[in-house]
Amino acid sequence: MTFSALVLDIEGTVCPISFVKETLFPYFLQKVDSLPRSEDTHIQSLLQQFKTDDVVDQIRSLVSRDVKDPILKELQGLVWQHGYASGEITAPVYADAVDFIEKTDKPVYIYSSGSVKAQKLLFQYVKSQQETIDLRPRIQNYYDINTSGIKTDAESYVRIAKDIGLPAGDILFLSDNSLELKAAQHAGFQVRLAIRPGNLPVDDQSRYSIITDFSVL
Ligand SMILES: CSCCC(=O)C(=O)COP(=O)(O)O
Ligand SMILES: [Mg+2]
Repeated sequence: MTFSALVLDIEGTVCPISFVKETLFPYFLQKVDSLPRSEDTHIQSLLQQFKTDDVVDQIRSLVSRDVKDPILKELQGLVWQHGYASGEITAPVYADAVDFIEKTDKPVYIYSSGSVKAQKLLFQYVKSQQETIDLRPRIQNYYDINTSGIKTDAESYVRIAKDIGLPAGDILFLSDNSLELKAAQHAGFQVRLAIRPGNLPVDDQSRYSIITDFSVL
């Protein structure tokens, strides 16, 4: 398999699902009650976009159902910023993914439902044995559901290939979600299914070439 660029999913592909569900989401939920009192104008303008009086309840409900809502995702990035900056949160990117991102000569792009801000934070504060590692200089660009559309829509991948400036067939997309792979494949991308510890079983996994470790790339 030859490719000229990679697009990587985050949750379940470069870091464990448990990091998102057991660290990031609970951190956000701890702060939700205080958001209506925030003096941050960006937070206030996002809260207004929910168009409800029960904004805290609505946000809690979206988080509990893991709804990939673009306003929620923007808000989460703003809240997680404080957790990363204070050292409460560091991102457990898989060692093989860190190694690959640090060493590859192919351009690496990220496409996640998490906001671009949240993505940049995650790659800025990668857990390591000593301090944290900042992988941002190794990442060419970031795409999210606001910039590019939802991840299960083939059109989103067409937009991303256009932005990257390569034919879709020259780009390899890695994800743990077969619906995302199906959409990317439909747009002409090469795809591989990431199977990582803690990921849920994938029904149609036999349709895809599997990757369990980035060292094979
Ligand atoms: C950018 S880290 C936050 C992860 C997140 O909120 C999320 O919804 C993960 O979705 P993904 O598309 O990376 O599986
Ligand atoms: Mg994923």
